Amino acid sequence: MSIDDLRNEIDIIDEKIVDLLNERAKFVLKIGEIKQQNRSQVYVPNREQEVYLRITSKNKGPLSNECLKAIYRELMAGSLVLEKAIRVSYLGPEGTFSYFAAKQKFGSSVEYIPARGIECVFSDVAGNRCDYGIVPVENTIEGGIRETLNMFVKHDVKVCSEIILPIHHYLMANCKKEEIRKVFSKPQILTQCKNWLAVNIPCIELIEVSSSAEAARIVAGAQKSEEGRCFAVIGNSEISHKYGLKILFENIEDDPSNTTRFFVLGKEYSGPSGKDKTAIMCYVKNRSGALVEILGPFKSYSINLTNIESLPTRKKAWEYCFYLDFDGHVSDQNVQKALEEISKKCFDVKILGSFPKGD
Ligand SMILES: C=C(O[C@@H]1C=C(C(=O)O)C=C[C@H]1O)C(=O)O
Repeated sequence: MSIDDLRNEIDIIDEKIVDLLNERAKFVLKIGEIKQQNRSQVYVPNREQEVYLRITSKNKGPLSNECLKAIYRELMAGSLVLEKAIRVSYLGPEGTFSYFAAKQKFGSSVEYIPARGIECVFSDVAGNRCDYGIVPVENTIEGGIRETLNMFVKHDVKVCSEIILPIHHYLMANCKKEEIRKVFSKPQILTQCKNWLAVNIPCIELIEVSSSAEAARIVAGAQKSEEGRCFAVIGNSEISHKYGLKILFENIEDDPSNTTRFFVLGKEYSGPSGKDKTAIMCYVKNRSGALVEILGPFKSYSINLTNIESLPTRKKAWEYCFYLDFDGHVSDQNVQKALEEISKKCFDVKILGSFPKGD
């Protein structure tokens, strides 16, 4: 067969795919109508997880599972907006890792609203200005993002999904490495590249700004001046296209396994997917052994604890609560039993969410 013949075959298949996609979309619209009658959430993370598992288990190749998942990610995001216009708040501006985490989950069909800070993302969701919000919750190098965890004490929102994003940093500038005079980025990024900076461009002034996207905006804006031409920025590679900066060095993070977890905030818990996590906040009684008492049930019911952080309650000085997340769903029997026991040892236990485990 010639290339033209083979392309003809592809054209015929593409027509069938388009018809099938729209046939699928008609069923999505019907589901959307039922959800509207029941006033239920349009985004159903556990169902999406089920779809991913189904399509990858049916996959006979040659396309990879990753490729199929990426196609379906965009397809399901496109389906969501057929059911309802979706607004997603994220820690802005455009080009931050939160932005890419948001796009990884919701694709390119929803409306993205950049928020000025983590608290604004929480209040956008709590105040119904947005349907969902994306916030960073934990980084493999720096641990829990306290600003996010603290907000759960203050705002009434639920965690409905999690996103795992590998983090790679790039050094971008429009001058040579030897000419760099200042490096702009957000404090956490500069910390994550500390050793690389010390070895490769020692004694250069490091300037902390609110986000890597803001750093890129400053550096791009300063390009016309003699001094500004020697400014560099550290951030993700997408910034380089948007702000016309050249990538000088790739993957300069000190730890190549650098990964950040993000939460999708919403108004409802997600149903069980079979591979879930649960996040809770425990307000403990201030007495000796209080922490041991809340950890005991995890051992008794064989529940794998995945994170624990202590946070000030902000109600009384030196009074703390604990953020915990663990494997399992609130509807699992062992989780219910453990939570029952933990509740007896605490003033209050707030279930922040049960959601499909990110991969
Ligand atoms: C169609 C649905 O709504 C959304 C779209 C989905 C899809 O396109 O398969 C899956 C889950 C929901 O986020 C549904 O709930 O089944």
